[in-house]
Amino acid sequence: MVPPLALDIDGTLTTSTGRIDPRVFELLPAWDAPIVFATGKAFPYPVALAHFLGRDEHVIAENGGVTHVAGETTILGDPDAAWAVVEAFRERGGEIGWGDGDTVNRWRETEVALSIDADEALLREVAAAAGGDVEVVDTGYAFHVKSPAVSKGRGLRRAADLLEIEPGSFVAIGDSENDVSTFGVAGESYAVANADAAAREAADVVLAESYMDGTAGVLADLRARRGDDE
Ligand SMILES: O=C(O)COP(=O)(O)O
Ligand SMILES: [Mg+2]
Repeated sequence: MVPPLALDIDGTLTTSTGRIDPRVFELLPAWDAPIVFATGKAFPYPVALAHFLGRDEHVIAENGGVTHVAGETTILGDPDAAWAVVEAFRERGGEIGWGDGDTVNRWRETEVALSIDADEALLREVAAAAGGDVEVVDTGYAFHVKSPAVSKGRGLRRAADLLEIEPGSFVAIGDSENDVSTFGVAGESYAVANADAAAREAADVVLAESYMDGTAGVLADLRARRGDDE
């Protein structure tokens, strides 16, 4: 038997240009254990991915703010605190940075995401003034203003509970600081070669290959290890 997986999306299942790597559509539909997609993206993105892979919709979205597992949706976090910080940031001249018709935040329920080109120093200054109600997480793809009490790792514990699987039986793969908490819950964790310093530090193994090359290599090793290779 192969193990259950907790998979980050951006930087882990994508190419270096942010597209879903086509190998996702070969390798994941047939994976013979639960897969939880754990992402900083808003709820519809991992749901759509799971749906079009023909997988059960087991997802952790918004860095743990939203989980949807075994048909149960849980919403955590405080969007008002996040939006208060972002409004203060805008009053001081900061820009969210997604342009008109922002689809990044349109369906976001518990946190706010800003473009990686946003003024980071100003954002951190304004967030610090909120006195611990929010934190800023840099995924390499966006800055997320979120509740510190919410994390992908907490979401994975909840997912494991609902799926009646030991959290430690999950294998996690990720690329950035929002995956550190996942790595702490899963029994085995891998950072792809493009991962940031926090993810590299937290992972059991830092892979030599980047993006989906790294992820596909882990999946092949897991299959071989469990004797499911033939
Ligand atoms: O939404 C982001 O900023 C990054 O998404 P990810 O957690 O799937 O890498
Ligand atoms: Mg990522």
